[in-house]
Amino acid sequence: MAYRLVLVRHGESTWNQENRFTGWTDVPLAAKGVEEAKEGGQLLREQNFQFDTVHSSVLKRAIQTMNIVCSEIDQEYLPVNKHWRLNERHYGGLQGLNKSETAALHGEEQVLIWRRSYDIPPPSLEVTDQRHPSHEAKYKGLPVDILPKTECLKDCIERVLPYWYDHIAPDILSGKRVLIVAHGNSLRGLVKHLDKMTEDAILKLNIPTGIPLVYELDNNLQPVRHYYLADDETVRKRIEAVANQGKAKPA
Ligand SMILES: O=C(O)[C@H](O)COP(=O)(O)O
Repeated sequence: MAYRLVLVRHGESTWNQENRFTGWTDVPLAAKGVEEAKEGGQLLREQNFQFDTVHSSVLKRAIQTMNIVCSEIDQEYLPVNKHWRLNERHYGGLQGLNKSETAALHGEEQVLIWRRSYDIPPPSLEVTDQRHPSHEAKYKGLPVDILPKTECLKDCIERVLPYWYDHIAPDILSGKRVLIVAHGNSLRGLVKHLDKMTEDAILKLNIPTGIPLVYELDNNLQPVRHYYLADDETVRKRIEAVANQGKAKPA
């Protein structure tokens, strides 16, 4: 192994708890999400993980998770890079809707297509819609046509990868030990890229909240192996909770 990279999905947010499509909506962590972030940090601390730099999205659920993790590992001094390209997939016109109610209305199959298909995006927003990112100060200065009105996973990967190639990969190759704190779908995109997963295989992949995912990489940044820093049962339960969000009646 030449390099080690750690990925953390933010802990549960208030809208995860309300089971709403969130996307780029900037909601905070729920109390449970704060606990998950602390546990994630403790798992890293127990195994003495050290980092040189951290990358996160510009959404507060990832930033709050990053701050908690850095505090738990006593590395609050780390340089932090926040970028919109690591944001969650934009959920378009679904943002704000309840996932179970949407499944009851349109069918679980349709919701699964919107949530997990590779190249079918949810309904698009108009630029005039207040949910369009151009209305938010944090995206000021970006051309309106680069900001998403909706995204399928393919679109999300296409905007994450320039950040991977321009910032994260050079950091790793220069010997920096990198931590990335981001979102279910921006991380699924990175994992698909790293593991060269097929479009079919990525459909079935759900990333659990708050559990560090460790990648060991060779000199060419090809994965040698990856593993979660938690026991299989904990990982399985958290993955199941994510998968169940799209059921008409969640378990
Ligand atoms: O944006 C959201 O609603 C979640 O963070 C990710 O949702 P998903 O698991 O339904 O894609």
